[in-house]
Amino acid sequence: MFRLNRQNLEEKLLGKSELADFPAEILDYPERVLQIGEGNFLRAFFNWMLHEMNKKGIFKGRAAVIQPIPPGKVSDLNEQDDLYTLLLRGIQEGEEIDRREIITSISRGLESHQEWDEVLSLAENPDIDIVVSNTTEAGIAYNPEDDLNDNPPDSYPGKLTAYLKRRYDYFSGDRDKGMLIVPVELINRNGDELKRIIFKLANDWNLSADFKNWLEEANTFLNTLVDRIVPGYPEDEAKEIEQELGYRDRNMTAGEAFHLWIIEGDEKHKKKLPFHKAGLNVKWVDNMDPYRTRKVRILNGAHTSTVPVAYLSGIDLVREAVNDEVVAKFIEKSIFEEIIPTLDFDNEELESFANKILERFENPFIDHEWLDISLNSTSKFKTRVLPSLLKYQDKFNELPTNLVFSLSALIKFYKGKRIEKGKLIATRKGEEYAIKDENKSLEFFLSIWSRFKEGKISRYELVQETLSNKDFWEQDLTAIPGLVELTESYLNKIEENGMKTTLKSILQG
Ligand SMILES: NC(=O)c1ccc[n+]([C@@H]2O[C@H](COP(=O)([O-])OP(=O)(O)OC[C@H]3O[C@@H](n4cnc5c(N)ncnc54)[C@H](O)[C@@H]3O)[C@@H](O)[C@H]2O)c1
Ligand SMILES: O=P(O)(O)OC[C@@H](O)[C@@H](O)[C@H](O)[C@H](O)CO
Repeated sequence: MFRLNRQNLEEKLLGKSELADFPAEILDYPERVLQIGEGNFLRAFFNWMLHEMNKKGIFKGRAAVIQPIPPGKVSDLNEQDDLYTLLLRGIQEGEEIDRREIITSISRGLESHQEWDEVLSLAENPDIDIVVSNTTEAGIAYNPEDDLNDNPPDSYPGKLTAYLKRRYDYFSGDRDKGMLIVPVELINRNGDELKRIIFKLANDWNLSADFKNWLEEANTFLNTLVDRIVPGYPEDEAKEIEQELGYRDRNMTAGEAFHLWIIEGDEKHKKKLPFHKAGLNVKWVDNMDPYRTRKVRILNGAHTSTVPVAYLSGIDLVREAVNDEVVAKFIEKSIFEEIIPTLDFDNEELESFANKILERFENPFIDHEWLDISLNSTSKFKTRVLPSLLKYQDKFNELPTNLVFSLSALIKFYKGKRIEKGKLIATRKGEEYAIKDENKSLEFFLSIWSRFKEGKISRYELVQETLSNKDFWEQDLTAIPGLVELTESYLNKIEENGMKTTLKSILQG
């Protein structure tokens, strides 16, 4: 079986297969986008959108993709001339969708640590005037150690500041040579935050007032929100899929058919990125905040609050959880009775939005692993679940039992016994699983559970220490009336009777 690459595509697939039903010229469109991040999500979302536009002769441009940190996927991508197969699967309006296509919108991949000069030289290309990034929530962060002359600066904002400085120098501060900067990282008002850090670095690095004016006047940072579930490489089915495709593809990526991109921008920006002309579900809005709150609290909130509950109930996949009577009830009660009542939105709209999310969770074609979603669960709990818990308590003067149960389950999920290769190792029914989170979170849980096992602290103190950890929650949660007691009582039951049995009894009230 041959490997997917440009030669094989042109000789064996182009125009002969539904996988490559597009004109040859799109393989040579010029570079128009600097893309920071080579991850699964961007390849299943933005690169697919570029490909869709190019097929229709709309955008006529490709993305040069930069891998921000090692290790990464750029070398695998380059081995296939940056071609890969995208599998989009799901049920939409009752119809089964199972689309497979070779995506052609990446021109090349560059590894920023080995090819920094080459990355910077892209700033001299007048055709490249758009930046799109996804560096995870950890990527848009200020690093005071960064320096303009680092090879490369460590952080993503550091890299982009150096890039913009090169562009400013090369075009002598020409106000027409600014960039449209479109981050998709799932942090609140991602564009504003990226811009704030870039200005901070420009100050740290003593860059000129004229450069800062150019940054402000010639460049635009947009705030955006993305939505598509992308589990990535379909590990368990890869062999079978390759047989069906007829070629090998190490970079194939699976995602759901549903997609939505909310961008805070105006007509000028919409014209520059005319997704709508290709029929893509991109909404240009004046204010993205309500859309973000709704998505993060309901979809991501349901994911994050269910991770420890479902996983420790012996369930590995999202769709298995929504098909399990008990866990499904937990998800529904959390969403409809505890999250939605805290949101200031039209109730009917919220319920219809939530029902669609439950349908997406049920997607029979997507293997979305709870363990993958569990990555960085402590910070995700703070941003995605805790606001609903606190708002509920504030509004109704009582605690939301399902969300509190999920907090107890989270503490149980982190009951690890050792840290190995940066992961906390815990056990589920005698089998080990690895918890991935920031080191400080892993160390914290290892320490409290070790002290508990040694009899140095009680379970009550363990919960108290967790809830008062301001590093996790940015506040002392022991101040919430009754929270320590309820969390501890659920944790006791989980430890005594197991997750599923406890969940059943809690749901029965
Ligand atoms: N996969 C999904 O379903 C999905 C859906 C919507 C949003 N997202 C968001 O996209 C992010 C990435 O998901 P993915 O599936 O593409 O993951 P991935 O592991 O395939 O890619 C992660 C990318 O982020 C970069 N990165 C990681 N840490 C970084 C850091 N500290 N600084 C700079 N770059 C860094 C990596 O180099 C890589 O390019 C997630 O964190 C999530 O917030 C994912
Ligand atoms: O990707 P993460 O790790 O930020 O969060 C896990 C999931 O909640 C997330 O990927 C959702 O599936 C996604 O946000 C849907 O758009």
